[in-house]
Amino acid sequence: MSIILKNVMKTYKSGEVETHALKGVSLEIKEGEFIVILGPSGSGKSTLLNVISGLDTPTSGVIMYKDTELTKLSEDKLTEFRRNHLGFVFQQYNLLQNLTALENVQMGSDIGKAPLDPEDILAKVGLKDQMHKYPYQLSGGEQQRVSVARSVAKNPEILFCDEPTGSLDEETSKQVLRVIEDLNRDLKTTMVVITHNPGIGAMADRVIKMNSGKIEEIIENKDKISAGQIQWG
Ligand SMILES: Nc1ncnc2c1ncn2[C@@H]1O[C@H](COP(=O)(O)OP(=O)(O)OP(=O)(O)O)[C@@H](O)[C@H]1O
Repeated sequence: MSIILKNVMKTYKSGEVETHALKGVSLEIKEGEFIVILGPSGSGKSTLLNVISGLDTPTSGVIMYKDTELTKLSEDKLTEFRRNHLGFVFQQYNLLQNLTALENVQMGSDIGKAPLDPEDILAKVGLKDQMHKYPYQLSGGEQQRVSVARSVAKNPEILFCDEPTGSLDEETSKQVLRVIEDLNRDLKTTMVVITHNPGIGAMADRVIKMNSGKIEEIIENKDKISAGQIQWG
């Protein structure tokens, strides 16, 4: 499912203070694309991800998913749209601590219309032998891979990842990124990944560089590299 943004603006108001977090963003994301959003702290990356994915509403502008105008949906319809089509991964893994890895992933597949098999997807993220462990028995990188597996289990068309490796070291980050890369290639899931690590940009089909609430530059990678080849930092 392609996504089109037309002149999207977001202004936060807190008391007398207005923050123009997005100042007119226009962008098209193609089906199956791997997009990385890069930019310094405060440049509007999370705001952009939140409005694209319907977690928040823009102040003005239009967001279209194929034939659906997201910006016209009611709160209930928006929730339903997110549930049926979109997946999310955040810096915090947000796993349920009293459920095993497998049970956490089953929670994801339970809400999907055409879900993937939880055991298959755990095997795909390299955790087949650890699926009966509880989150506290897993490393940070393993927990994040469970979290990715949970989000992917419902078979979303688009997976939004906000700093998915923000809490991880280089090696475990690359394991998580490899999973995202494999899923993009094998399942054709569209990936939108926020990071402040420029090295990760080399994995993407296109890098959207944000600065001060605007797209500063879009870089197309003719030869994208795999997660293992990233120059970290
Ligand atoms: N709920 C909010 N209320 C008021 N201002 C906000 C809110 N959320 C974000 N902002 C402001 O909007 C601007 C963009 O924030 P945003 O979180 O999108 O940036 P970011 O690029 O994701 O930053 P970081 O890399 O630090 O997470 C910042 O100036 C921030 O202070």
